[in-house]
Amino acid sequence: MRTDGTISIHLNGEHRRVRAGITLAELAGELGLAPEKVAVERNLEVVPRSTLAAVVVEDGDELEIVHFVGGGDAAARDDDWTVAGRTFRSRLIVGTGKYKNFEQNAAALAASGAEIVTVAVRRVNVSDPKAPMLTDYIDPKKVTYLPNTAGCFTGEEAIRTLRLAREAGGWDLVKLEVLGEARTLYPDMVETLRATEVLAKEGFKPMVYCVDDPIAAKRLEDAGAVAIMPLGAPIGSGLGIQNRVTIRLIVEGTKLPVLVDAGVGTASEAAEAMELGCTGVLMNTAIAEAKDPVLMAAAMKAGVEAGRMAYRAGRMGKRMYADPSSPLAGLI
Ligand SMILES: CC(=O)[C@@H](O)[C@H](O)COP(=O)(O)O
Repeated sequence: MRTDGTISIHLNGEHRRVRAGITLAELAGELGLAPEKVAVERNLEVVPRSTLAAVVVEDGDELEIVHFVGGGDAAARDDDWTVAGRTFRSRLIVGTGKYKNFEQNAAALAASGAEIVTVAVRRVNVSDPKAPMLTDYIDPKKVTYLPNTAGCFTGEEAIRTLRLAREAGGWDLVKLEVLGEARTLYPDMVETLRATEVLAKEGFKPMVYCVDDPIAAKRLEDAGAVAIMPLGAPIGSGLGIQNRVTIRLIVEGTKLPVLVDAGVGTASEAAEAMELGCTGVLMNTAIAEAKDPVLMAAAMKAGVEAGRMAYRAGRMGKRMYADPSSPLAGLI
């Protein structure tokens, strides 16, 4: 042990020497670290964070300091959202279809920062060990799988699909999607409502793909949906939000999380959904069919975050006429 008025520290794996005789909180300050973001081990003993201001480092001490970086600013950290009792930070949900391969899907997911992926139970292999499996690329322990009834055209089909999913993976948080016709892929709301009721009674927590209709949204809430997911435009169209007014009315009329699902084509449209007050956005095609899916995934992440911050910040009022940015009063 060296005793020359200095102490040895390992900071995020790098070795340094700093002066002794100061508290750990002061040391963090000298190193430019926020005390609430450091974990300290002193001579192989973990120092409780609540005592950093009281513990004085002594000549010859060996410190291991881990500084947690990232995680966004405090405002973003306080902005988690919850669905069916589960809390998430990312407000972007991404799909697992249309990618070149699972590697590209996993890379795009990482760039998107999404914590939930939808998985079309009838299309993606999650159970046959002989075929490539999504779970080898996207770890279900780290990312929430949201089984989706994509491709179901009756409520009965959707219910059976989700029962199977629960049997296979124990999932109860699910995405219900009952399509009315192949041409538009519009939801069949009669079937969707019926299936929502049945699933809720069976203990599922259905997040429900639906038309952009505030009354349908209320009916879904009464039927036991845990999230309302109105389309922005037809699935896979990339046309962007076609009806801002009805999306806003849905947001205003329900206590449930509202996530625009389908039709978003680019990052500004994801931001637009968030500026309307939506809780989040679900998308697949815009990322998977971009020339560079990983870059687009990062753009979507930024779009969702920017839109959310703008919504929280509160948009300025619109004026009919110009209003000078520098005061004109008192000009000579
Ligand atoms: C992935 C998913 O769950 C779907 O609801 C849908 O595919 C999303 O629509 P886009 O592909 O238009 O984003």
